Amino acid sequence: MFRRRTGGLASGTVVAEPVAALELDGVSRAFGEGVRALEDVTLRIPAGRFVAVMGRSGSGKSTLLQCAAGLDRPTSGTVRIGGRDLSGLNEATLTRVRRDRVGFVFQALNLVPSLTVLENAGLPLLLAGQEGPWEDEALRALTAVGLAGRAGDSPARLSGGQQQRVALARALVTEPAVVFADEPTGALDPVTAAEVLALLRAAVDERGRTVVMVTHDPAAAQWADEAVFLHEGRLVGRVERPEAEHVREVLRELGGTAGSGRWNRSGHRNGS
Ligand SMILES: Nc1ncnc2c1ncn2[C@@H]1O[C@H](COP(=O)(O)OP(=O)(O)OP(=O)(O)O)[C@@H](O)[C@H]1O
Repeated sequence: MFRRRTGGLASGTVVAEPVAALELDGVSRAFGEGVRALEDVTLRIPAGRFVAVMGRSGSGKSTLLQCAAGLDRPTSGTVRIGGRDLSGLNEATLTRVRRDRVGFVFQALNLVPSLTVLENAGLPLLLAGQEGPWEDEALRALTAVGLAGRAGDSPARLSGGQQQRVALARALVTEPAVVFADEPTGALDPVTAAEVLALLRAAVDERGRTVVMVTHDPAAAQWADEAVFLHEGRLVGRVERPEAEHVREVLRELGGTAGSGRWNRSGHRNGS
């Protein structure tokens, strides 16, 4: 899908620019009078990209994810998913957009214990009242995460990492444009975390999905194409092909230099 954009070139020239998977334009979110959780965040994520959202505790990461995913409404600014502006949508339409275009993975697994692994993976299809063989699609999603053999089990019989893989299958079963993941590896040991991150990476590389993942963990950020950094609700830096040590350094600097603006938008130090 392409949107026509004018400007920059000779007047009247029209440039076809791919519509971003996710676009935030001047997004702010305040809670009550005093708390400005997000402040004028502008971010454009092309399709087929894996982005890690990082920052110190309280910097606004979860609020960003909630606003970007249409789970919360910004106080001002616009959010577009696949070019669709969420701001004017009523709750019913917003719910449909979320169902059709977005997948979610959270640290808390939110699997339904009374359903089988297969039913959990297929839950978005069941809830959407999909006609036809939802089981086939759920099984395909489970196969992609290596758990087809456990389809008939109760989630309680799976390990934490396996349960997170079911949650990932559930997030991918509708083939969403964007997968939002909030600390998806926060409760996992490093080896199991790497398995889940590899699956997210494969969803991007092999299926063309877009992944936006909040994480505290520099090792997890390494799996992303880009890390973006929040500080006190503002987007203060972006790093391409983030390496864990570099990410640690940026986080250390953000901890000590509140709002110093030393990181420009491409993740390089200002002046360097
Ligand atoms: N529902 C809410 N009501 C009031 N304040 C809120 C609410 N949600 C978030 N905040 C505040 O907004 C700010 C950003 O919170 P947010 O949860 O987005 O940060 P975070 O970077 O995800 O933190 P953490 O890494 O600790 O999860 C914090 O000051 C938080 O207290």
